[in-house]
Amino acid sequence: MRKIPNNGNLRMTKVAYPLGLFVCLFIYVAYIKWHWASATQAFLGIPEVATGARRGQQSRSPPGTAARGPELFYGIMFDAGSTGTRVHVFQFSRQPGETPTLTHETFKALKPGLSAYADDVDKSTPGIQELLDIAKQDIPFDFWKATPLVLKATAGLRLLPGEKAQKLLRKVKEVFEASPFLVGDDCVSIMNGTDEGVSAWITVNFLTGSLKTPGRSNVGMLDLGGGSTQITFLPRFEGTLQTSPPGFLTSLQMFNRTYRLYSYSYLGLGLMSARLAVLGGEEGKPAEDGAELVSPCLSPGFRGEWEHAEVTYRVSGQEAAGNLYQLCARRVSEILRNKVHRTEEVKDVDFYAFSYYYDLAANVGLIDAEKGGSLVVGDFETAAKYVCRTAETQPPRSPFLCLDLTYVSSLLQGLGFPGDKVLKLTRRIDNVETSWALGATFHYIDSLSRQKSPTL
Ligand SMILES: O=c1[nH]cnc2c1ncn2[C@@H]1O[C@H](COP(=O)(O)OP(=O)(O)O)[C@@H](O)[C@H]1O
Ligand SMILES: [Ca+2]
Repeated sequence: MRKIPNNGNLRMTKVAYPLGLFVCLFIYVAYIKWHWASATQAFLGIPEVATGARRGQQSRSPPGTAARGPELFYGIMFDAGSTGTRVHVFQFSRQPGETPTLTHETFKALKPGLSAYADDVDKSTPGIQELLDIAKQDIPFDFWKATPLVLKATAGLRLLPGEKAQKLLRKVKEVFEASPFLVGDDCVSIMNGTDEGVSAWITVNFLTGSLKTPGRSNVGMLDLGGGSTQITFLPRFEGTLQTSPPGFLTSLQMFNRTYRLYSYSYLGLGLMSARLAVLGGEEGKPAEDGAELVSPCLSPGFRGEWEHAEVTYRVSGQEAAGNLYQLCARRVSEILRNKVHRTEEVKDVDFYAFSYYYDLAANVGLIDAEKGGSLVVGDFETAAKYVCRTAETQPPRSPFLCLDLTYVSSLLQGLGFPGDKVLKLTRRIDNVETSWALGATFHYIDSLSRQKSPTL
């Protein structure tokens, strides 16, 4: 059979070559354009998505040289917690005359806490320096000298003898003063417990939008640290204001509004300090002659060591204990007796819980370890009963889990939370750490703007 020449194919080939060439050229040009854009973005350090705002049209002029449009500025807050030190580098944007918007946060944490260096303060320097380097990498050079640098210490330093704490703070201040950032005379301090609770309340209400949108319902916050624990909410009932003891109510001025908050920080009731109290030990003091701390909250027959605030304690479970949960709950209630104030109103307020509330819930699978989630307060008791029950017969993977869960469950009940009360557990909202650090930074900026223009 004779082959018929395929003119159609020939014509197709004639068209396909230039078309292919054109497509290749188009892809090449598009690639170069995209690559250039992302390289510029990486060079300038502008992330795609920012909290509360996109960064597209912001001016990045260094302070003092800003033209029109939003002004960028930074703040560095060190959180010297009892179990670790963390740096938060915040980037803000502000339209002239408006309240600032958080556009980005960089966060890094180190262990142990500053108080671990109480007897050798020079050893605290490398960690602080490492965190300062994070801030230097994150903030453009031109902004360094206008960026305030602040460290606030919480329970770890509050629990140290005064002179030891001051020595540590002086050392950190030396390191800060040698940095290129803006440091004031009070750049390093121990924060009081109420400020800690109020600042965390500002953070969570800012991130959930209720501070910027009046009328949007606000939320309460629960923070369980290693050394202290805080509860803060905005009471709606007159009865709460009338029945709260002195020292539990505080006034906050923020974004042109005044809030009367219920806020309290319980020093010594953070999870690690509570563990020590439940075990029968004393803060900063090794047991005499290395004696063992015997506890009804540990698995019978368990023997081990536990390090807390630079002291190693020998710990063991009681022999032939019986119902571990009941025995442990009795011991925990002795520790908490008359220590916490109960408020009825907490059952009517939405609460966010952070820190060890989150870690513990994630540890026993009550929430997703990455995403967080919600639970009811009674879930802690259910988990405690299950974990303690299992520990009666077999050594648990984590020896303190029965104690910790029993403690958290009793603490929440003591504060007035019923078993069916839903709590939201979160580590980050909109990619920002739910810690007091943002609130404290915001409060600082807000107070500066009030000083500049009292009528704002
Ligand atoms: O910024 C943060 N992001 C996430 N978790 C934090 C942050 N700050 C503290 N935590 C958590 O807090 C707990 C330890 O509390 P911390 O060391 O701050 O004690 P303190 O508040 O009693 O001084 C840990 O569960 C730790 O993961
Ligand atoms: Ca803390």
